[in-house]
Amino acid sequence: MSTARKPLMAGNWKMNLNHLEAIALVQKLAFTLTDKDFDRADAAVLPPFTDLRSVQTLVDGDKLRILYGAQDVSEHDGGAYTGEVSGTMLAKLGCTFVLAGHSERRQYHREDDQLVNAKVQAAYRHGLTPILCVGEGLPVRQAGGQVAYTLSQLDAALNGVKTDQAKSIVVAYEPVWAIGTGEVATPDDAQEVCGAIRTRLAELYDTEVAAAVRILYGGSVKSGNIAGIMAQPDVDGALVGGASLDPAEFVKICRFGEMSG
Ligand SMILES: O=C(CO)COP(=O)(O)O
Repeated sequence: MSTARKPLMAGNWKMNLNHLEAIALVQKLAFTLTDKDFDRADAAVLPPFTDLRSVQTLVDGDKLRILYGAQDVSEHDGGAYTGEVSGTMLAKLGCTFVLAGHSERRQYHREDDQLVNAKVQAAYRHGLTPILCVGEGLPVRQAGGQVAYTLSQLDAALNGVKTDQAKSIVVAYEPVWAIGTGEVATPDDAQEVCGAIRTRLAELYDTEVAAAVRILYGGSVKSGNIAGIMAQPDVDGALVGGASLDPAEFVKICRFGEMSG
């Protein structure tokens, strides 16, 4: 973690919690997280599309400091695309973030690098901040190819993204073998790839962009392992799956595993 970048803890709820459960969870987070917590780190939730309007109403009505976003965005801006949700719609719902290229979408919905790039571009067209997910699977890791593989995903996703846009992107390094498996990467594993991502951003853009971009680690993050991960110089936060569904656990993660805010 660097003091120059504000840490970001983002909870990816995946396909969990209906809109009533979403309200209950956000209320619990809002009740527990203090201004001091929010001053120290941004906290965001990424609920299913069907929850977003409820979350917006709660956040706006109670003037909460919790940020929120969606788990996916269409590469199209509107029209005859059955089942899709556009960036315009997400922007209208007050979303700050949108995930692009989560490994579950790459794996189960056949999203390739070109589509992920189109979704990153769609996010920027509508003023949304992409949280670009990259990371290798187990065979690549076992062959020692994690840096090359992850950087090739990064290069492809940033194709055509301009310097002023790149400055605001969030990159989440999520090794596929660590997602939902309890098999967390070691802090050194996380630093190796997150550091390589930052170096690549300097090569693709400049050192200002590289210094500004927040790079998150994701994969079996819990309150018990977040401190070691956050101690790494190029890790600026976490993208949290399962543990983000438990409000007490997510609050502890937002506090870097420390006992109080
Ligand atoms: O995929 C993830 C977040 O996007 C990580 O999920 P888990 O924290 O459940 O391993």
